[in-house]
Amino acid sequence: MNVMQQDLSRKTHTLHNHVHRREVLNVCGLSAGYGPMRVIHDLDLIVSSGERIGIVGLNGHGKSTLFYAIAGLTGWQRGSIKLNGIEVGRTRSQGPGRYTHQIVRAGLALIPQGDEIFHGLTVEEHLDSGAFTPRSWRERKERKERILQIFPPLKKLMAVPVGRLSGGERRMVSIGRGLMGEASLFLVDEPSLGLAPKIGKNVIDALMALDLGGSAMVIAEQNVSLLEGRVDRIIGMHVGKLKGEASAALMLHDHGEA
Ligand SMILES: Nc1ncnc2c1ncn2[C@@H]1O[C@H](COP(=O)(O)OP(=O)(O)OP(=O)(O)O)[C@@H](O)[C@H]1O
Repeated sequence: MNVMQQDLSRKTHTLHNHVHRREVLNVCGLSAGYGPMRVIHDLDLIVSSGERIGIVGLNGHGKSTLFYAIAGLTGWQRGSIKLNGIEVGRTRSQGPGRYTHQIVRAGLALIPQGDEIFHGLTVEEHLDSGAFTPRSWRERKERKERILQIFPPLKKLMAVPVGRLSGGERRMVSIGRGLMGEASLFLVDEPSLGLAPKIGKNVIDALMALDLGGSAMVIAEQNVSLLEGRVDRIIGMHVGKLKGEASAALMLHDHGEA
């Protein structure tokens, strides 16, 4: 193959991939907040299948609120949010959480900040609780094996109540549970937060190693250096707006903090 043929073949390959990429999330003109406060301002975001995207921004600039808005959990919202082509946004006035079950059925898995876990349940019970659709329940054994492949430290802890685990192990359980279902969009909120740097990095490494298949993942992080060069795109978030690729200033700031 000569250079021109190679180039053409590469282009065709890229085009081929492009054609088969499905739009998992399409957010258009989204504003959202709580009571009189508007946190998200007229925001647009498209995420395609197979993509891993980082959203970086400092504390309080609206990363979690964006995730909550997609999950239908903010006080109010306006604008369009399409999940796998299904409109799950629009104006909502009947209270946060009212449509969240439908959004989850449309393919969303929200892995919230901190560890949403039940201290008395074992690791295995937590993972099983993530397999809440009939299909994922049938396949729960294989699904658990997949989680244990990305989080090997959990293997010997399956029968241990999570209240006895370390912070890093709990984070693995919390993320693992989110990955047990059949979601096509995973929103992972600050997976490294509160963990020792090495443990935080291990958790991020596991998320990077995960085979997404046709699904997509958006990871919110304050520490841009954990995601740099490892995700398909990094988008900066500043006072409720997305700023294209993360700005150099933001990166420098985060590097300085790390
Ligand atoms: N449930 C809520 N009710 C009222 N205000 C809220 C609520 N949750 C967040 N806020 C406010 O919305 C703004 C954005 O917070 P948000 O948590 O979305 O930011 P963030 O970028 O995710 O930062 P963090 O890393 O702290 O989560 C903040 O001013 C915060 O005080």
